[in-house]
Amino acid sequence: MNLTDVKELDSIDPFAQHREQFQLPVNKVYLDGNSLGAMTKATSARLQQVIQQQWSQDLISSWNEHNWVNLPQSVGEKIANLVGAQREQTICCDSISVNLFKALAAALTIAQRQGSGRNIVLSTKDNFPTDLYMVQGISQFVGEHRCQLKLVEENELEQQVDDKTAVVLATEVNFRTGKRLNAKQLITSAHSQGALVILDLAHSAGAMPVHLDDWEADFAVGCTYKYLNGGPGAPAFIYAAKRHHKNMSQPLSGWFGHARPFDFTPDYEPATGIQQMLTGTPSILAMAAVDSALEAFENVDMEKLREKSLQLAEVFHQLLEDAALGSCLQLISPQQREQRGSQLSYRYEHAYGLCQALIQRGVIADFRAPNYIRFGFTPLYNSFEDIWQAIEQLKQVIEAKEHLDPRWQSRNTVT
Ligand SMILES: Cc1ncc(COP(=O)(O)O)c(C=O)c1O
Ligand SMILES: Nc1c(O)cccc1C(=O)C[C@H](N)C(=O)O
Repeated sequence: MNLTDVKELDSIDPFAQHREQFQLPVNKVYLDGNSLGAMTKATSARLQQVIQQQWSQDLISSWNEHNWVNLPQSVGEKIANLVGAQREQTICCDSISVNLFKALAAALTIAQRQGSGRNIVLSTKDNFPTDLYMVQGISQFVGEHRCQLKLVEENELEQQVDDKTAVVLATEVNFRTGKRLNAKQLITSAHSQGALVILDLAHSAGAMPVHLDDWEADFAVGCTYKYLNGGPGAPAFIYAAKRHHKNMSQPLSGWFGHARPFDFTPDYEPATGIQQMLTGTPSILAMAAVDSALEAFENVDMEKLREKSLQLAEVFHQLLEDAALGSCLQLISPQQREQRGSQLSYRYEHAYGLCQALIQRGVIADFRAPNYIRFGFTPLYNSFEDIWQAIEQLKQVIEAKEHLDPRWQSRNTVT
């Protein structure tokens, strides 16, 4: 495969025009949208408008006039379209961690009300740590007789569900390896054993089709700062299947989740639907940024977007093999395309140095301990030529041994 072939792929890319909607960093190849998505031009303009007009001039009246008060719902519905959820089940708020607390509490309450005596939250050792930390926090708070974390290997998750399992907590795409689990199969199997399922869609939403309703997921959470491009620390989302709305409750019972928040009554009465998952005042600037970033998904066919994401990864790996680098960088993402998320991860002794040297050359990937380098592909704005450029720089780094520079011998960055 040569540069002409790669350019040919760009010329027939159905999403080539979408790249124009993003304000991408100058002279950089950005392959880190799996950590922080790029900014859309519309977001920059929208934030200016919210700051200069709505906040500066309209101030308090904006809660009604500009519908600030309903942004969690309206943004939630836009996200719902991307994760296969019918209306009134998805809401935008807080962080994944906080939403996990609410989803876990709601699911455990449902299990408890069924009187099944189930107390196990089953998850995987390699899950993103915050997911596990949140279970540990709840467990300490309510006691192990109500909530006990059990960790198993990723490939054993389905088989380990039993009559003590209250909740299966699974992340669809593993943040380290990019391995995608079969969510539908997991949910069907967990349900047949009487367990509920919470899905973490951090690395799925906006990168691939998700079918929460069809899969019969119970609860789901996800962030908007990766493939949805909502910005650093952008609010997350939470999904609760409608069939649970009557039986669920969550203890972060702030006034935004009240049935009538502006009645200011002393007793908490939860709203009837997904709104009860809200807690406090939404951050309007952050909400507005997500709202406008989601415009880039209008009329996007998620199946086609997924196909491009898989193609980007395939071209990347093919070029890496063509450059005879496949033996030094060992692919730890699955070989089979349908088992992958939208990233490729490689194990490499000098992964940190390689990542830093690439960053020096304008290719932005990231490092995950102990020795993985991750390349994230965002099909809305990455081109095939991006992939070509990244591999060209990678070859040059290795040839010139830049990754062995003493500066990178010890890790000195946070992310
Ligand atoms: C799978 C997964 N879950 C959760 C998080 C973090 O969640 P929060 O929004 O609470 O920072 C991340 C990344 O930061 C993640 O990759
Ligand atoms: N959420 C992040 C942050 O606040 C700072 C730096 C990185 C992140 C991330 O999203 C990391 C990411 N979840 C990962 O897959 O490793």
